Amino acid sequence: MFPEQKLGYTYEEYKVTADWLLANTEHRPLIAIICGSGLGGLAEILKDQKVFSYSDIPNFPQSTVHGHAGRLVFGTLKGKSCVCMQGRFHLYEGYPIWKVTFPIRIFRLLGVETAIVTNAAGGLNEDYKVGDIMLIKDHLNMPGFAGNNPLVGPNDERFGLRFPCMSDAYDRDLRKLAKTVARDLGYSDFLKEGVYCVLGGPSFETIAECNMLKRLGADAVGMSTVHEVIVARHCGMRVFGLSLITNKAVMDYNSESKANHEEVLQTGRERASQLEEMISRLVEGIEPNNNNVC
Ligand SMILES: O=P(O)(O)O[C@@H]1C[C@H](O)[C@@H](CO)O1
Ligand SMILES: Nc1nc2[nH]cnc2c(=O)[nH]1
Repeated sequence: MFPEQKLGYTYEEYKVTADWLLANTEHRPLIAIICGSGLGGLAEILKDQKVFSYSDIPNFPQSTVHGHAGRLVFGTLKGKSCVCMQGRFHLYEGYPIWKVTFPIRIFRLLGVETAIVTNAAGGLNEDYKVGDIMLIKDHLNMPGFAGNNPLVGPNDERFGLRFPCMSDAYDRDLRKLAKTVARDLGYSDFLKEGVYCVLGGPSFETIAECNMLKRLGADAVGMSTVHEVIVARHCGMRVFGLSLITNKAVMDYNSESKANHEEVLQTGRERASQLEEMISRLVEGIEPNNNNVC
């Protein structure tokens, strides 16, 4: 006999974590920001901070990747209450997918309406340059094709529907707002909009894989975000996603380039201030949704 495999957290387990956070901070965030690799500096722009180490929060997984500090930062940005993950969880760290997405349902129980998800990604589209910011308009969920979807397992109707729609995952109005913000800031030259493809990692892609993904319609490739977006949409949050193109995917057998995590972190450092400015202005323009399920 095989031991029964745990397929996820119970509603009560999510509640324990959410109630602990509500008891330990007065912040009541409506917006959650998830920082991608090397983008943890985004959290520093929050004012009146209350910071928790993931290791101090009941049930919270731990960050194991360089560039993901493992801190949950509550605070205000442009007068709006926010919570920011300085460090996310990835499948390649060995976490089951329901642990990777655990914080999203916690945010929902805290009252969060809008999720801003960021990541570092490799550019597949040949028009993309290192340092470009790509607004995510859609995704390709490769682990999902193989059955690894965060909603696998019993569905809890208190969070959402058994079969949630994903054709409108990335909110059109928020993308429009981001384009206006980027234009006002003079960022149009490095602003793109495209399709993000998630793979399991941790190995970077082969040349053949990059060429395949490009033909399938992906503009950028990474190892995160999509699982979080699926869970956020399932529980009715609006989602805005962006990828920082930290490296160009290697598509050519004559190329000497090699993807590496240090380059990813370095590009994050170089674009940090523009990303901070853009996210601040975006948050400023986000209207409350009055907790309506989208
Ligand atoms: O958390 P994100 O998706 O930003 O991190 C990307 C994918 C890998 O974790 C890492 C590779 O450098 O960056
Ligand atoms: N899978 C993948 N993830 C990344 N994260 C940052 N760059 C890359 C990349 O080239 N490929």
